[in-house]
Amino acid sequence: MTSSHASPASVEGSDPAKVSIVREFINHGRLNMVLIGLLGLGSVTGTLAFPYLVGKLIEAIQAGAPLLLPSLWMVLAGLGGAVAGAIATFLVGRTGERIVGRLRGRVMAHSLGMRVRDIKEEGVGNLAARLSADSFQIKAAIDIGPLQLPTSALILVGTLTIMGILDWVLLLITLACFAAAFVVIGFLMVSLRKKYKELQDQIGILSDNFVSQMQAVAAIKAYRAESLVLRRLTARADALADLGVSASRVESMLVPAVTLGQQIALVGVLVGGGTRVISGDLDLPTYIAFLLYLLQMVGPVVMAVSGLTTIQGGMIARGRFENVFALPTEKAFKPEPDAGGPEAPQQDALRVRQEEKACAVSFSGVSFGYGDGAPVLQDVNFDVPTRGLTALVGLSGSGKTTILDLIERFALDHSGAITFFGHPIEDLSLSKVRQNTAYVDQSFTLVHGTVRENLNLGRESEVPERRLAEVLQMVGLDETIAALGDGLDTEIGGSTDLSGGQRQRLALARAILSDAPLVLLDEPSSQLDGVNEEKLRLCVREMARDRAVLMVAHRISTVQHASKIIVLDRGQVAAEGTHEELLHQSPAYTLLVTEQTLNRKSETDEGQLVPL
Ligand SMILES: Nc1ncnc2c1ncn2[C@@H]1O[C@H](COP(=O)(O)OP(=O)(O)OP(=O)(O)O)[C@@H](O)[C@H]1O
Repeated sequence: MTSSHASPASVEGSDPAKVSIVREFINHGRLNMVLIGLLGLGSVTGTLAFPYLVGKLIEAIQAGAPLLLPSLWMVLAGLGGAVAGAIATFLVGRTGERIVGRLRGRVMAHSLGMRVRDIKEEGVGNLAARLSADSFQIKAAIDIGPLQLPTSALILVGTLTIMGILDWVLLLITLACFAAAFVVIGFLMVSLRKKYKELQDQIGILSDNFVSQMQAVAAIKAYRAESLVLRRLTARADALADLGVSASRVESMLVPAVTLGQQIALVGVLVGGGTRVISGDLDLPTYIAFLLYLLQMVGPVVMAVSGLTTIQGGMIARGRFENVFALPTEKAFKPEPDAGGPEAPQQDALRVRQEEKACAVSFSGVSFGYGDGAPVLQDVNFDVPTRGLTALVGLSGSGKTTILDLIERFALDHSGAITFFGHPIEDLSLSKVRQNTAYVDQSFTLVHGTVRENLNLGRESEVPERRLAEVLQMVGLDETIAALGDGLDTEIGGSTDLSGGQRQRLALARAILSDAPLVLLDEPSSQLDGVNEEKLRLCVREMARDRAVLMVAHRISTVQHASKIIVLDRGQVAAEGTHEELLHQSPAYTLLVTEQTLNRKSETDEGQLVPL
């Protein structure tokens, strides 16, 4: 799992998609920026003027002049500066939230568009860390960057300028005393940057490990592996904590380096300034004002230093966002000619035009391997007619799901020719292929949402209630759904969940409701009992009446009536034909049937009913 790999050079339209927080800030509104700038300036002016006004008050006290006006000026400077600072801070915070919100939206959109393979490689938890830890880092940097950092820099420059005007000799003493502190701070910053980078990468990896383990929580509990898993996760969390401690060690030296510089400067200024007051080269009010400026100077320096560390964290988080954006989306591999405008193309525009006499799907000399691995499919040839059930059978690992992945375009880089309703599949947009395909995957995935939302997934208009009821009855789920708290509007996946077989039947109902002319079913009967397997057979027969159904099946019983059965053996088509033909022609098929018959016999001997 890494974010560091770049998109392939060959990928059309790939874009590293840089994230520019400054540009985002400007895009948020120039008036907003000007307002923040003016308010920031107001706050700086108030802060800078305050010690000067203190000097004026002391002068007035010494001269026995009225104190009301200088006191009022002081209150105005203090209050005005504070109010301006507060409003500017709010405006920056608000802008920061919006920028981070947009960035989160962008990373979610990009993640959804990425290839399944890249999502797995990057890690779901690591992607999710962009929405939490990395977003917080960027927000913190935005809070500091446009206001606190320039404000402290301005206050510092202003303070130093005024100190120079007051007495340049004392300013030189001050700068000399601070110089060593700044060199130390520079070294500490470089070391912190490396530590922050490692820390943020490790947070992403820990999140991903945790998410992966929690997804397998039932197996972990069943095998009483909680302590083993916890040990592994805790080891990672401890390593993360060690990294954090190491960063804190460096951070803890930053402020002392500044205050040490200030204390040395204070001694230097006290001695140097005192000598100059005694010699008459410096008057007392100027001396006091200089000392006040020196004391005030440490605030902006500390703010600037801590601001820079936060900005470093934000820049590293920004880099992690950029790493995700640099991963290609499916569109980079297969641009969508249909998706010209900002709106998704209309469903009607995505209807595939079927070439005359064409099959739903045709594989001709297709070979494929995952990444640089050994080929999984080799010279595969078969046709799926536009009507009827075509079954794919074969031993586990023979490449059945990979064939469905190639049709669904989850896997894109095959050799040979795949045609989809007579069109070379590469010539069709991903949307067009998927709009014309209904898919029930091996894990019969349901999305987080209500039963109704799951059944309507991907549709522009909702299926009428009567049709929903009809299909739920077909798959034998009508009573189950009616018994749920809110019926069709019950959220599934949270506190209310369905059994494996029920989920499987709901996924099947979704495929039936879709009017896609091609239906791909990946072992849809794996969790079904005899009664529901029979229902599945009826549903498939119904779908196959006017659509192409390509079904991967382990149980021969579910596909023995198929119009065509394709036998796959180690990535190659070993035979194809009807059940009866294959029983006579294909030793591989006969072996599959014999093994299942033996299994069935041993199960029936134990008193279980297994239909065939
Ligand atoms: N994402 C992947 N990366 C690398 N190799 C993979 C990936 N998915 C599958 N494979 C490999 O490809 C081969 C075919 O896998 P596939 O899932 O297509 O087989 P299958 O016939 O559907 O198996 P099963 O019946 O067990 O589901 C297997 O050797 C598998 O290890």
